[in-house]
Amino acid sequence: MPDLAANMWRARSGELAGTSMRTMARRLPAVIVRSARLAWRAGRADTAMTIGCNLAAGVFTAFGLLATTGVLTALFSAGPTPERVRTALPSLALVAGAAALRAGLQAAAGWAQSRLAPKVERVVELRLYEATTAVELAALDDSAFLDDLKRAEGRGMVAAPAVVQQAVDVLTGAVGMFAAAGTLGVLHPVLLPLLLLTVVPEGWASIRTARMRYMTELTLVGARRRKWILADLMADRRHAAEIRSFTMRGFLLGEYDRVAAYQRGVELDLARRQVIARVFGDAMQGVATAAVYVALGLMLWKGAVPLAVAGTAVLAIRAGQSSLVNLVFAVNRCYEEGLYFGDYLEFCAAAEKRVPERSVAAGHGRDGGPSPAAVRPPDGFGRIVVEDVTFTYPGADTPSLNGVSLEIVRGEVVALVGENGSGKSTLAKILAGLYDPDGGEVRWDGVSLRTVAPELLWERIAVIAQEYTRWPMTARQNITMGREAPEEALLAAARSSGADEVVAELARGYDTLLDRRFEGGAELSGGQWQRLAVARGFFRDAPLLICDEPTAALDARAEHHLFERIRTHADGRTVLLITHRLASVRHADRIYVLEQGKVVEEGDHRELMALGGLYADLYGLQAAAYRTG
Ligand SMILES: Nc1ncnc2c1ncn2[C@@H]1O[C@H](COP(=O)(O)OP(=O)(O)OP(=O)(O)O)[C@@H](O)[C@H]1O
Repeated sequence: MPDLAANMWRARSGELAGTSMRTMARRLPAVIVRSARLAWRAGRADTAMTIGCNLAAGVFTAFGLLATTGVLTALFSAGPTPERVRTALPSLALVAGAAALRAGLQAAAGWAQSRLAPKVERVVELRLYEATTAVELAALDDSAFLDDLKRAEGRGMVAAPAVVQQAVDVLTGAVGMFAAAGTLGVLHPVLLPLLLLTVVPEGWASIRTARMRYMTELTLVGARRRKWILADLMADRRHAAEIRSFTMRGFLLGEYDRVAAYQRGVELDLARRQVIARVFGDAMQGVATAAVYVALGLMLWKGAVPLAVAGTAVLAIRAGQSSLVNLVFAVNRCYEEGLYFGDYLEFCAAAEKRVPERSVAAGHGRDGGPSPAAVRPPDGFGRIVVEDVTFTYPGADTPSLNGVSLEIVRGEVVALVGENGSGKSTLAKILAGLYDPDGGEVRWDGVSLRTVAPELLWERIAVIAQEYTRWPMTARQNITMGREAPEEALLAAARSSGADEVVAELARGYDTLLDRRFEGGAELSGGQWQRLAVARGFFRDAPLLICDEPTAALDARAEHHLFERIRTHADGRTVLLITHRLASVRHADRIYVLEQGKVVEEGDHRELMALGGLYADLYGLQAAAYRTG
């Protein structure tokens, strides 16, 4: 089976496979403390109630068991039966009362625990998504960071409520076990080790089968991932047309079946080995239990314990046994989930470190504002200066920008042109405050962008990105992006971009959902989507508008109209335009030509044509293509 090199959980699975009881015991307290802290933050009252009720239920279990001795003593004493029953009644009432109270407390604990679980989920999800939406953009270009994110978001986040649940189960098991053990200790000191004896085989079997499962998970990681990918390919509408036109159905189904068969084989083998371990464990437990009853019988025979005490001991051993088995199981699971939860916690801590100090999201400022150390960017600007900027993407060998300097003056249309991969989009992202340059800086009227809170800068910039998102929301939301503004502003932006024509054809106008996966959702063409993306940029009404290939999908008329709109939009505002349609940059106030991350030419159209360099070459090629037509 080819491995898809997706050993996301290999580190953890390896650790689990090699875990001994001692390691588990050593690390478990830390896991429990972490989960208790999480539960406490999620819901104090529910956490306190879960723990309190469980402890109290344990006390009543012990109390009920001890009261049973009273019942049995009365019943086994000499005298007429009605008399014995009457003597047993007060103890019987105590047993019944303790059982009722215990059941009530356990129900209350269960209720508190069910209320706690969604709260824990909410706290955990919010923390992760607060971090992922605030980290510097470069973090999301870092493959190690992305791997950690996937692990934390997938297995790690699921583990959080599970670890809390298991920690409570550990507590419940421990309380039940102590109640039974305490009772046995009171009844006779030899009974306590006997209880432990019966539980060893069961504990062994449950740890052994759990470990087998981890090992199987390890071997199945690649196959599972392959199956997910195939399932996504076969069930997602984005791929549906191509599956049909390239008649890929048989191939994909065959691949899926092959992986599924492999997985089934591995899982059946696991089930077989688990059953063997379990049967062996159960048999050993049977032997141990028989030994305990023989020992109890001997003690009874020798007069070491009275009959009533032996009867209670049998009940206590049974109760203790089930608590201990639950305890061992919960410890095992708590430890396992704790490891995955550890992944989540480590990721969140690492991600929070990658939230820029000066950003509002870092939460250092008062009243939800930016950190006191951050500078406010100027509301408008007279001049943006890019000075000797160098930038290399995380993990890349060569810089995407290498000593770029340029200037953008308020009210101008400035164009960036250059061949694919020359660094235009990267420069636009640095100008938009999305990446910090590795060297050099960008200044707005002398204020370095390295010192400003990015959120305040983003408020002053509108970006029409090359790869914009087709938000699965309504047409209105696709333009306003969650901002409140008068309807007139929305309509004006839509008119400028030509999005109004798109919306006019939608069944529910601006309130039409733009996602076919939902009922009533509409499907737009590539160019129609692009008009919405452009409207988004206009709607923001910022002093700087950055347009990265805004017309790639537009028809000739829409393109012409848009470039005219961009020129008029510039009135008082500033536009940075990136495009391969060189006819459209003829009217730009200034054009910068990039090649391999460097500015190689600058000037207006006439100057660059006169220079006879790269720009003149590219322009000549495009113009010739039209002329020969
Ligand atoms: N997220 C990224 N991680 C690593 N390298 C990247 C990333 N984005 C771009 N690059 C690299 O940086 C270089 C410049 O890319 P950029 O997108 O800025 O070029 P461009 O001039 O806008 O190209 P195009 O005309 O094709 O849009 C390219 O070599 C590209 O491979």
